[in-house]
Amino acid sequence: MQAKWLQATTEGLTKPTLYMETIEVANLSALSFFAAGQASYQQKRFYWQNREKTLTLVGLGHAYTITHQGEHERFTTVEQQWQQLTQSMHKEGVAHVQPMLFGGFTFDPANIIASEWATFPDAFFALATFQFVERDGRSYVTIQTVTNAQVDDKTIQALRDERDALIQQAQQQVSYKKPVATSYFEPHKIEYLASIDRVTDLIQQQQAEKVVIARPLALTFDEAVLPEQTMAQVLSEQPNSYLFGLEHEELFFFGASPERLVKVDNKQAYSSCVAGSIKRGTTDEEDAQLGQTLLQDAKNLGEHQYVVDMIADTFKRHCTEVDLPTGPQLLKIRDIQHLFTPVEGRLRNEATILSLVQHLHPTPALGGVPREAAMSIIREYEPMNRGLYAAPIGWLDAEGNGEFAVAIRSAAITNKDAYLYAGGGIVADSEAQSEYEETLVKFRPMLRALGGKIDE
Ligand SMILES: C=C(O[C@@H]1C=C(C(=O)O)C=C[C@H]1O)C(=O)O
Ligand SMILES: [Mg+2]
Repeated sequence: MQAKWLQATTEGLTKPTLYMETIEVANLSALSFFAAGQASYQQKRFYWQNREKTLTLVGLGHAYTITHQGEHERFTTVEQQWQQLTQSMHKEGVAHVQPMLFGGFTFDPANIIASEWATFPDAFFALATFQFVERDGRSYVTIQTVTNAQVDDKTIQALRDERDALIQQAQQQVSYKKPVATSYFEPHKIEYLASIDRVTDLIQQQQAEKVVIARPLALTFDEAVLPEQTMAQVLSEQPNSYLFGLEHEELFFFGASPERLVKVDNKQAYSSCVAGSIKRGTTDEEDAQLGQTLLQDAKNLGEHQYVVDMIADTFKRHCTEVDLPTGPQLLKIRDIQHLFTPVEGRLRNEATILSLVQHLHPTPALGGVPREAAMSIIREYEPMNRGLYAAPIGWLDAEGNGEFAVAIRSAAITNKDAYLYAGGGIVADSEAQSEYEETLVKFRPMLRALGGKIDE
């Protein structure tokens, strides 16, 4: 083993090599592993679980980070640096486990409003020092380290000891109590309501066709809220969503989103159009009735169609064999139901998951139509900085596979403060009060996780 490693590195000592060592671990809980990193890897952790619950990913520590400031080239920068890093890999142990780069691209680098997102880069991705992957019921822990020279035995042994200590600590059962929010505040509520009227006017004057306007909700706590504490809540409360959590310096951003931006599996690409909303019913009958109302509602079907047209068009440019159903179906999650249309296609040769992220973001489900007009209306009328809210968050591996969700139903926590975010698609026949109520429903998943008051 050691000889092979020497051979691989003698060619070019200045070329960074990614060293990976993977073991399979039985009965290791992803959340416990995440929590075990609290003492030594705080501010350098992430958590991801897909909607189907077939993949869970946890990262502790940073073996490598890729960041970029500014709108232009942030997608290609991540692509190129990742390609470079994974060009030279040395694997020990279970060979099929891939290095997985996790992170996100902020919603709008041109937004300069000072906020809780002040130090967050426009692209931020991390390769974990200790990577946990659970797939098809089997779990693996990988040590990852990037070096320009040969990895010495002492360094590797220290990482192994640390890995074993983390795994051992993760075997202990811990339970988390729900955080208790002590204050609840709707900043800019009046401005939000006025902006919906104003944006609806602008749309009627044909300055845009659809614009998504969002607003924050602020909670405070008497004690600092722990990332593992909130992840424990969403894990038990939101079974049908992507679950994600990402630490960056003082900020912990997390959420439970129903919306896929793009997934690539073996060159097959998948996206989902999710737009148009109605609440859940209190009985099965009422729920089905509300669903039928949504499927026939002209305003919501309009909101939805903009998204379908744009995503289908983007797929047609970057994929072959594009498959699109003729009409939407319902996507039901705990607090809300949406109109939903899945789209799929085969990546063209030059297309990659990151090129799709670049061209899809922001879809009209989060930005609007036409894109640039909608973005400048958002900059003018939305009194906040979205940061990663409504933005792409997810992972990619070294073989071109990966998945990004749209980070909605999300919140950012810094110490004793939390900011929750929610918005909705404004079209020509929108009404401020009902848009306001739609955001209240969309705040619920995060409010519940954070121990805020929910009017059921
Ligand atoms: C903007 C959000 O959600 C988006 C807007 C929707 C709508 O207006 O109907 C529905 C789903 C999402 O695409 C949010 O949850 O904050
Ligand atoms: Mg809506």
